[in-house]
Amino acid sequence: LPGPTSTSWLFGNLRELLLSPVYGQHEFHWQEEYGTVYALRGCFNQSRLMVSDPAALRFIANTQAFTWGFGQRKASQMLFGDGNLFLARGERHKYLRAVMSPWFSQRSVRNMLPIMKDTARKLADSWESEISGPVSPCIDVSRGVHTASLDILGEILLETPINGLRGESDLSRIQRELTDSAAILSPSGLIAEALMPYIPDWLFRVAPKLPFEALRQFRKYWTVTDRMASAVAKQVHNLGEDYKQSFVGRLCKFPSPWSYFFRINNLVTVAAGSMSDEEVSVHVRTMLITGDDTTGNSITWALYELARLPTFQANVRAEIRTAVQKSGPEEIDYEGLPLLTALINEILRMYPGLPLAERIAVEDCVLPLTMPIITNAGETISTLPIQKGQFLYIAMASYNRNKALWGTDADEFRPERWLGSEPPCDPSKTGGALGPYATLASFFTGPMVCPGYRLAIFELQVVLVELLNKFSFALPSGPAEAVRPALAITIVPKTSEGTQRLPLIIRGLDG
Ligand code: HEM
Repeated sequence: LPGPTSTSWLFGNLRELLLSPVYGQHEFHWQEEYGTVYALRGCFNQSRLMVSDPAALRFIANTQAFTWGFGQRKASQMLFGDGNLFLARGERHKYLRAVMSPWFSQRSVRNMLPIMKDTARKLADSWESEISGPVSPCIDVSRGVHTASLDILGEILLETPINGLRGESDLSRIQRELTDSAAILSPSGLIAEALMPYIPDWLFRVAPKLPFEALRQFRKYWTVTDRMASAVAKQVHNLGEDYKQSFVGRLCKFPSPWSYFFRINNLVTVAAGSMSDEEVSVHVRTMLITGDDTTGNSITWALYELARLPTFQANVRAEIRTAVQKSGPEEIDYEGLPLLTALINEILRMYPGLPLAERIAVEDCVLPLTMPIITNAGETISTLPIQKGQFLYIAMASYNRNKALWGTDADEFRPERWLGSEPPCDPSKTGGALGPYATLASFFTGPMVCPGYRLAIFELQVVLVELLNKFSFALPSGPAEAVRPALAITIVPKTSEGTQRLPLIIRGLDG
């Protein structure tokens, strides 16, 4: 297959792919030059593929022929624990999803409105007091947005106020420290990731419990989340039928997935015991970490783009204010705000919460292709044989910028593309819709599709309505405060000195 020349035996193309100052500065050009499946080199000259072809992505999502890459698997083991959703496969995965999915339904997500609104108002209050002093109204919005996002997620999962915005939360502080350090990508990290397959799984399983200073953050995080999750688990037995509305309640009252797994496979018949406190903590940690940074960064980038496009910002605010006048601030129809929806869709397209995911083929298979590729030998192929052990990247950010699908202006942030009567990416070009929302790859697709996508979109809607109604946002003029999108598992704003921040000038509005 064609692909970029490797610049080093040690790092292959990974420094350009993963460590470039501006995320995608090589990747998006490579897609244009080499197509939607091309070859890359990893560390030690390992063969890797980049895949953004719609039919290939659907195939990867819907077969058992692929599993998570070693790096992602072992990181999820350390962060969340044994038996987490990302490590589950087959029937066990299906069972866990079935237990959790009603909690992620449209109806259940709507019930989260009071917590989302209340937290967004607390964030607005904290910004109001920050900008009311004599000092500059330029503040790092990314920090406050992330704290608010974790306050929301923590409270809806654990039914306990987290109070990170008041600076009173161990969870908030420790999760920030942990995710910030886990997200640092460096040349030595690339080599460590390449060596992962040779480190036994059991070591990752026991690592958080080992008395090493470097693992202190993991231990602290596990201690805090274990304590919080088991406190909630003890109360759910008093909930009666209301346990179905509670995330922890659902986990506690349904039989453990292990017992289900054995029963359906007729291997052993075991009594259907409910999940242990330890299992509940694993699932709580999974949701807290996967849901926080992804959604928090989407809100942060929305504020950045609004600040960059002042006329669009004024139009979205006018749309919100008209809706508030019509129905009152407590009864807003969030689906009836086309400009806000266009903004959110364009954010999810240009700044997907997980731009790249890793997979390894666990058996030989053949990838179907929507867009044929020309091999180095000049042959046009519309299927691609894959060998067991092949490493590949699911290139979601590349898919969202494919000019053949989204138009020649796909690299431009242009919310207006969502306002026409036709969708900007015609599903007939991709062989059917990819993903659960707006033909975007951002939440992936198939059985491992993001379960939190409705929650994330609703949180974006509620928080942005509250903030836009209260403040205007502008970019500061100094070059030190200009930001660029950088990869840190998700896509984060970084300033010229490399810190993760989004400084914006915020001004309070009347009424
Ligand atoms: C804008 C926000 C979000 C984006 C862009 C996003 C994106 C994704 C993507 C691309 C995947 C697939 C990963 C893979 O298979 O390699 C995924 C999976 C997942 N997401 Fe999200 N996510 C978001 C918000 C959330 C929220 C709010 C939650 C939970 C509260 C959540 C929980 C999960 C979980 C548990 C999985 C694993 C699903 C499984 O393996 O069955 N996500 N997400």
